[in-house]
Amino acid sequence: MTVLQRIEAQGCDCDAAGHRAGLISLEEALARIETHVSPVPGTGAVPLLGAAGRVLAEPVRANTMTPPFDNSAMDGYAVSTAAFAGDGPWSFAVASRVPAGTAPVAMVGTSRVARIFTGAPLPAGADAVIAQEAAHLSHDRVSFDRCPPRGLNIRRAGEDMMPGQVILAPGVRLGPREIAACAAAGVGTVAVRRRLRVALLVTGDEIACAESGRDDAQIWDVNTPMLMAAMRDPQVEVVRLERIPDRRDALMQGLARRIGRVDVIVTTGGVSVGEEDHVKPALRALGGEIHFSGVAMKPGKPVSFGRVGATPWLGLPGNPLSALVTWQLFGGALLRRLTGQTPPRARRLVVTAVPVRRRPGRCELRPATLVGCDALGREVVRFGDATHSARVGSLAAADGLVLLPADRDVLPTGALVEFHPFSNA
Ligand SMILES: Nc1nc2c(c(=O)[nH]1)N[C@H]1C(S)=C(S)[C@@H](COP(=O)(O)OP(=O)(O)OC[C@H]3O[C@@H](n4cnc5c(N)ncnc54)[C@H](O)[C@@H]3O)O[C@H]1N2
Ligand code: MOO
Repeated sequence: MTVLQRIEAQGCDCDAAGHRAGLISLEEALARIETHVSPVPGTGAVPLLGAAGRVLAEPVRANTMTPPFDNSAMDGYAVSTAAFAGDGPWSFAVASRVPAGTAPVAMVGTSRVARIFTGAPLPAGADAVIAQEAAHLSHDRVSFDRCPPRGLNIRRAGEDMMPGQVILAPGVRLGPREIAACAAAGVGTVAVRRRLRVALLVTGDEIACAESGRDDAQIWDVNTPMLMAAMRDPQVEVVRLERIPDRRDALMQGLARRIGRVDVIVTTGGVSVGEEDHVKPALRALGGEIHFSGVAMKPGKPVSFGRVGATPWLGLPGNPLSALVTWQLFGGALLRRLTGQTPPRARRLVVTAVPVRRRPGRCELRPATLVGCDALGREVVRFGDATHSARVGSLAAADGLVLLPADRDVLPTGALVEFHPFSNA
């Protein structure tokens, strides 16, 4: 018999139907970010060595053929297959030597072959390379038992890329694989989107940092160091980090100072419904607009998005896990949109390790750990039996977030669920 996990173990009551009113779906929230944000103007050329993590602004084309010349794929002997007439074995003079990085000096032909090394240019007349393991060497002669097929162990010029060929499209984020393609194509400089300027405003009278100590009713500030770490990205420059008290005037000043000076303002805390939650009132008082406030998700329900002046604003909830999850989902989508980055490819699906029973209505993003593969080779995840948005103690053991759909109350063992790996895990 299968035992289902208990419903919402020790959870809060913020799922109650009345509290769900006015929430939009995760998909709708992401679509609104897409609609209201455009890529920032401004590009620059950066050397390939400093391009990791940047987003391409223009296509990259191959400068040369890759490989640039026919070359050997093995250490061995460059031969002409036409020289293998009649029955073997066949014996030849080793007439020249071609290490990688040197130009061949002699042709190969009916009576002569060349000693050649992996990556070395093929001498004229050669149309195959026989690996040295298949050769019998005696003084300056070499013999072979088998006639090689034409093209054996040869990497042809241009077989990987041709000059002018588009190898990467604009919007691609440059990782090691993309940079490898640029390097192989002879591209030393790439045109990238400029870095995004981000202001991070952390609200809360109750937060204190470890360096300065805390009063009895204060808690340690988790969001500042956590989000600074999450925003550590070659495409992002946090130009302003500020802790702001829970006062509307202070928030208005903090927001107003950043309008038009940064590409995005991110706040944490103060976006829920209490009278101590001043971020949205401050934004409205500055003439800002709120595109959404409240998403049917857990954690992160109060997450909000809008603009102040023309500057996009993302309001992350104060609970640390909520802030991290909403930064990963909405912050990630916002940064991708602002940099014109192409959306991530296929969703990654994994299967649940145990059955789950939960209250439907909000989708849930639970920290989850990959624990191996099942008999069908599918990745299996394990996660806690409830979402606790203020807890981060065991977060380091998680590999990412598992998305439990809003409309599902029961998921059997082996249910397919979406997995979002932590980007800088
Ligand atoms: N009556 C209701 N109350 C709450 C609701 C609701 O729907 N109705 N939603 C709850 C949910 S869900 C969340 S999430 C929080 C979000 O609230 P805020 O975004 O306004 O955040 P705060 O109230 O400022 O803080 C919430 C929580 O997080 C702690 N916090 C804040 N900043 C930090 C920080 N930098 N480091 C560590 N911890 C932080 C703060 O002390 C609070 O405990 O609202 C619920 N309430
Ligand atoms: O459930 Mo809240 O949404 O604590 O983040």
